[in-house]
Amino acid sequence: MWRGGSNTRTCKRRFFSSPTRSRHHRPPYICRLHSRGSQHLKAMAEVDHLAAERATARFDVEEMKVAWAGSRHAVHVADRMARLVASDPVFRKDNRTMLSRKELFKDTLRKAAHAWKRIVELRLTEEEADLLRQYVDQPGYVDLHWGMFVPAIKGQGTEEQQHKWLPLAYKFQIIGCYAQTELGHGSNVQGLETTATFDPKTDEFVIHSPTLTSSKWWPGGLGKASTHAVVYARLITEGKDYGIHGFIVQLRSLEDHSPLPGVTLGDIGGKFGSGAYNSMDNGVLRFDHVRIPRDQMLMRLSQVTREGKYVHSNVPKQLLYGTMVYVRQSIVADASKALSRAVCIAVRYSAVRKQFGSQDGGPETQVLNYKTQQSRLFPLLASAYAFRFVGDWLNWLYTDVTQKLEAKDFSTLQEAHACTAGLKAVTTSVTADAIEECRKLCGGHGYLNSSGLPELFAVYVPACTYEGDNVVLLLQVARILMKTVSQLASGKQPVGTMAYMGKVQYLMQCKSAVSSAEDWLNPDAIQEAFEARALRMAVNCAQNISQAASQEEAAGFYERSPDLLEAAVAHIQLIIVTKFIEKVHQEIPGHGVKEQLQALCNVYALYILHKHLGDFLATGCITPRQGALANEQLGKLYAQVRPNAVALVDAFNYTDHYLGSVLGRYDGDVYPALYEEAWKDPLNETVVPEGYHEYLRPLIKQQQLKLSRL
Ligand SMILES: CCCCCCCC/C=C\CCCCCCCCCCC/C=C/C(=O)SCCNC(=O)CCNC(=O)[C@H](O)C(C)(C)COP(=O)(O)OP(=O)(O)OC[C@H]1O[C@@H](n2cnc3c(N)ncnc32)[C@H](O)[C@@H]1OP(=O)(O)O
Ligand SMILES: Cc1cc2nc3c(=O)[nH]c(=O)nc-3n(C[C@H](O)[C@H](O)[C@H](O)COP(=O)(O)OP(=O)(O)OC[C@H]3O[C@@H](n4cnc5c(N)ncnc54)[C@H](O)[C@@H]3O)c2cc1C
Repeated sequence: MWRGGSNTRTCKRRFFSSPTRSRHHRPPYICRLHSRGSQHLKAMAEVDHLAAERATARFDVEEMKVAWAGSRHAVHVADRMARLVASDPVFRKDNRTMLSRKELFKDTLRKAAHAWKRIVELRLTEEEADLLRQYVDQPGYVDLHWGMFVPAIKGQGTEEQQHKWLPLAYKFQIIGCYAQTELGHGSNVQGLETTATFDPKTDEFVIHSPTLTSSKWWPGGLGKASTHAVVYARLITEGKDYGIHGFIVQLRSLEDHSPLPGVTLGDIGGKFGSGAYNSMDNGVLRFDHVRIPRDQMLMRLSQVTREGKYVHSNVPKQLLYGTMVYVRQSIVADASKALSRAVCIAVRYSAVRKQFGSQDGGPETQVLNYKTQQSRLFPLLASAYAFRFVGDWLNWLYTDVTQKLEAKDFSTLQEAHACTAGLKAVTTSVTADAIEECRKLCGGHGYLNSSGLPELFAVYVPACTYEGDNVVLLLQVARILMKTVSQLASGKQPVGTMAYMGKVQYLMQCKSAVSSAEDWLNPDAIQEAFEARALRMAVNCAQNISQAASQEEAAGFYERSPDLLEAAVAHIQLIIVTKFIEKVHQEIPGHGVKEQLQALCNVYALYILHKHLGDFLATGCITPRQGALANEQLGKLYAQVRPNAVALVDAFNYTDHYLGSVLGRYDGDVYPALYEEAWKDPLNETVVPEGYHEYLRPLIKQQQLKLSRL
């Protein structure tokens, strides 16, 4: 029922069926020096400026690539798709931040069309096609078409509706988007105002936007590209409002793309940053009594009969939110990608960049050797791995829940909602902050577009808002935590990721046995501290809510919501730590790979402990001395990570094209690249700038004249 999206890691479905493949190799970097700017520099042969760093790695990088990607097959496919994109001039993206909005949008249409052509020509599987889409790395209507429109029809459409609409969507005979959010309401889905009123006389729904605030606002792909949308509207039949339901609505002519009668459409305007999410046509949509056949209501969960009777199948109404749950789980996997890209750039550049510390004319110190740089950067490196593994687990959970729902088993729905909502919120918030931190870690050059970091930040930050504002989602997790705590007294045993709460008697009074820094390397010590902290924070909130005398529970929840947010974060961090520990307990092949992952797992956990020490101390499960020991151990772990840092980011296996950063280049040859890149700026097209004769010359001349009169 939630068959929203497919698990692309395992799906082998081919769009077309012959396995013709071409091999593409990383093109050797040839330093193309700009004729005007770099006459004094000579073209240089390929040099690996990071070779010394790579030589210090104490593990097998090729095997770490497998651990990161999930399987040898995944490394191979990703590698092939990344190179395919990198070697195709249509997928060039180094000029993106210099394009006007119109040029950028047209470039996005061109890339999407070319990607589709290549997918058809090369008969790529769904897995390969999705990777290709990712490596093209430009938000566009295809993301919403495949990521939300198709999943909404799969999850909420009947067999008959799927049979009718999916083949059209699969072949791009129609292009769809997901039109839920309105000008007046996004977070509060139940507050949407668009109406779908059944007219039994004509067997049609009349879709209407009764107010300005009911205008659909934000849907990606809606502004200019989509021909159809899944529109969420209040279903009204026999004079009664049955709340929000999904409807397939055609918006534009399939002949000339003009809006259909009664439909007003457009783009909502420029967004944060240059390039970035401006490639997407987020749109506005208003309906003036637009009629659609009754069978375009998505009727898997509930139906309206020919006579206008509303019939709800015996399933939870939250299944209507299934598409959002699907996308939230995919956003967690995307967080590890965005974070690892930023970290890869910052680690490589920090190994190349040198400042201070030269003695007797010797080389200066690599900034990566500064302990402060390590303490800012290595937790982010560890977080990238942590998010990758928790993302894999979440993908498994989603698949498992989907199978259960198919069998009408709804017992894990709440768990899926809590995990997808909470992990989406925590991983995107951390990643957005981390990209900005990586920019600062790269000093001044990090602020240049050519570093890739400003655009990565601008394109990534809306992830904290779309698919559910992070605060709104964490409050959903908090509500489930409070419900679980309240059920403990009745002896109901919590399950899944809440199971630890069943150990309430022990966790409420346990004291950590850690007595040396090394003791913090024991996963049981970490697990216990994280469980005790999460449980005690949740129980404290529950007690405070119930003690808010005379108040209703909802009012108590509202009063305590800042604390509830922190309790929800603690619970989600526990899940991330637990899944990392479980990963490291598995058999992991390859020389030194397991040891590196163990170190990163400890860095992640002890960094969180150090950063949120107040929480751990306040709940009394650890002492200030134990907190200090954790910090001491963290310092030792950073020293352990240091010689492996560059190899650990190499294991992400990103091409220079995908990274899109002169600072993060594989060969570390950043200075000629920075120099060369500067000369490509349109401002450098002329030696004397446009405007000189209008504004600069008269100003200078005027001043000269004044001076000569003195
Ligand atoms: C070139 C060719 C390429 C070819 C490629 C081919 C292959 C491609 C394959 C795949 C491609 C994949 C691409 C993916 C790309 C994705 C890109 C994404 C871009 C993102 C764009 C953004 C889109 C959007 O933002 S869409 C709009 C999102 N909006 C929201 O998220 C709104 C948030 N609000 C809500 O969700 C709800 O309003 C709410 C949950 C906050 C409150 O809901 P309400 O009904 O009011 O419920 P409430 O009273 O709070 O709770 C009642 C009970 O319901 C439970 N509950 C709530 N939600 C859920 C749920 N989702 N599931 C289960 N249960 C839920 C809640 O716990 C309550 O339970 P209780 O027991 O009654 O207490
Ligand atoms: C780039 C981008 C792409 C998008 N794509 C789509 C799309 O394809 N389709 C689609 O339908 N929508 C899309 N959206 C819309 C998106 O889903 C909403 O913006 C999002 O759900 C947040 O809702 P909102 O804008 O109403 O925020 P609001 O809810 O108005 O949030 C404003 C502030 O209020 C706070 N707040 C709100 N409610 C509460 C509460 N109960 N308790 C405490 N604090 C609260 C929030 O934390 C936030 O700080 C997109 C948005 C963006 C930015």
